[in-house]
Amino acid sequence: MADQGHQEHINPWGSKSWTYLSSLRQQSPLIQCITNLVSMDLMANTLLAAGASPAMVHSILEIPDFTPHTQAVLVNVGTLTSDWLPAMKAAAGVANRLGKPWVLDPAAVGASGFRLKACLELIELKPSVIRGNGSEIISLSMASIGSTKGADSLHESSDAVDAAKSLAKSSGCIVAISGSVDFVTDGERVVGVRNGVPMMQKITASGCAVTALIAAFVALDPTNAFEATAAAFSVFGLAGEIGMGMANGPASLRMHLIDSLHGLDQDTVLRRVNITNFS
Ligand SMILES: Nc1ncnc2c1ncn2[C@@H]1O[C@H](COP(=O)(O)OP(=O)(O)O)[C@@H](O)[C@H]1O
Ligand SMILES: Cc1ncsc1CCOP(=O)(O)O
Ligand SMILES: [Mg+2]
Repeated sequence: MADQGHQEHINPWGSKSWTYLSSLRQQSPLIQCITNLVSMDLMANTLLAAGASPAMVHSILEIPDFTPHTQAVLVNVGTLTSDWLPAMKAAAGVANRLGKPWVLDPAAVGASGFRLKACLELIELKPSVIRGNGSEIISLSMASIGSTKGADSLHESSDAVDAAKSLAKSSGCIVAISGSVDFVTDGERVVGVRNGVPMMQKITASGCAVTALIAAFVALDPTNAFEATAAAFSVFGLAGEIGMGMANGPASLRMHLIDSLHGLDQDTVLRRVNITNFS
């Protein structure tokens, strides 16, 4: 324990991140995911490996019965159609009414006016956290489409920090940008998370999966979404770093990332979580 106290002194974020991960394993919150068709498998496996319980329930007919049983809701617009949007809004509405957190992933928001309008309407329903890549956060902040490469980013995450701060201030949400450095802001504070490996970009839906992990961490600590989000980025990135040591390419990284997330231990988290203030 003395050693742990020493580690806390060196790296308070390591200790926080371990608290989130170990609580997730103990509490196993139920996370409802209304997500794109590409991401369902990786997202569900990420949540299970980390210790949460995923459920891909997206019919509007099931939301009144099911959403009240969940601890958080994840909404991802990656393959949005007009019939899914009312279900997303209904689930966000139930979550709000019952005081549960919900998290928005504006995947490929710059792809069309339909998707942008949908995301802006969803933000009106007050997600706790919005997590996108650099291009997605810039599109949302400027409420503009066109500068897009679909689900991938045209921007470095650092290019989007000012946009993220502005979006956080205007929406009241925590805004999170993924990339080579992940950033988290409440509009005033900004932290940078330097865990992860570049090949994670070559696994489709790795961004979607980390947003679901954010929802799971926020479920444990809804009043502290800023810290929960930074910790989730770090834990996911750390699983990628460890997985990369065994991987030969994106497909085996996908497998080893999930295995590494499942096996992450306290000592590794305390030593390797890399979160710092950013100004
Ligand atoms: N260059 C990089 N170095 C380290 N980690 C990265 C890098 N690019 C992306 N990641 C990580 O990969 C995951 C997905 O991020 P990203 O590719 O930005 O999302 P999206 O798929 O939504 O575009 C995040 O956990 C992020 O931290
Ligand atoms: C390829 C693709 N097309 C629509 S959603 C999607 C998945 C994108 O996932 P991520 O943004 O997490 O890589
Ligand atoms: Mg991606």
